[in-house]
Amino acid sequence: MLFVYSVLLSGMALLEVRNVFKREGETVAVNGISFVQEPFQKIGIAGETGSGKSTLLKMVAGFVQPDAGELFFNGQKILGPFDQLIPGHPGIGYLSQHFELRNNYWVNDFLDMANKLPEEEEQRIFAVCEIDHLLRRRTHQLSGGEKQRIALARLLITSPKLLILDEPFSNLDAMHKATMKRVVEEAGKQFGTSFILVSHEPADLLAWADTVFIMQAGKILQQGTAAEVYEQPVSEYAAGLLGEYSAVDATLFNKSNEQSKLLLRPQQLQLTTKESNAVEAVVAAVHYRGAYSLLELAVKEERLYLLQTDRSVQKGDTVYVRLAD
Ligand SMILES: Nc1ncnc2c1ncn2[C@@H]1O[C@H](COP(=O)(O)OP(=O)(O)OP(=O)(O)O)[C@@H](O)[C@H]1O
Repeated sequence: MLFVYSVLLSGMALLEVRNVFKREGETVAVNGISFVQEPFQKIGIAGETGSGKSTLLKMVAGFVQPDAGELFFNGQKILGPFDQLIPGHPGIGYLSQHFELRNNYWVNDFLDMANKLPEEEEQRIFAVCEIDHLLRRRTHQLSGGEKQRIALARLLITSPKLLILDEPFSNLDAMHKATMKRVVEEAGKQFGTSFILVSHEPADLLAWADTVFIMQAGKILQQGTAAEVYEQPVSEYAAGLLGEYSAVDATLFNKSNEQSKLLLRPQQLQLTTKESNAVEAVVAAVHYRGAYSLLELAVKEERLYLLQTDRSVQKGDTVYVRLAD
């Protein structure tokens, strides 16, 4: 804990990435990325497949050698696999989307091999990861979600200050996903861990991250708080990664905008009565989403999406829509 305070007092970033590049085959996988992560900051990364997320994270974890640029962890240079015999950094845990547990081990033994902590601390990690009941199983006798929590526990017992989770929730059903999210949340609170997390699921990032990065073609296209990036996307690509949106001609709502297109989230539109500023639309589809429905409205060639909890609106209805207050 003393160490954490001294880092805070010195104002030193936890992680500093300075203009890193990496070519993979014919592709420039990472094309000049810089950012700083402060202690305890939670960074969430979204980006289309092939945008360079995993390559960036592997460089941060010390598993991929950058072609150019430098990375620093607590002010010290992160060594790549060409610089040292055993790749990786002791302060950084990396849970790959393709992690594998060694087959046929007792879970207990598998975890003990990595453990450097007193018994009590180890038990606390098992409790946080909700794996107490799995310790006397073998590693091949586990579901995908259970394996993931054991892989996470194995990382946590090495006491990393930064945990990198590359799509930790993919391939998990809703229940296992909720458990894994709880575990990540608790690990952050109890062990003061900082995180970088990649997800293709907007809700996983928006509810959790302090800062969201949108990656495109090896670069960070946009970064900001979840609300900034969600509500003010810089392009249709950025908008599409974080959820539904309407891209409509600015003139439709009499907006004199420099951009010809307005990018609007479903919450930024609302139904109204026939009034001077309202736009007439026809309900093209009602997409049932459980707690609410997503209305798809047609206005000439444009499509508008908005949320409704009221079930009375039907496909084919004529409605009036305006920008929400
Ligand atoms: N070992 C490799 N050899 C050749 N090309 C690679 C290699 N690793 C990555 N690439 C290429 O580099 C680019 C970035 O890949 P990367 O895995 O970093 O993307 P990503 O954003 O993590 O994608 P995904 O969401 O699918 O995991 C892609 O075009 C990929 O095909």
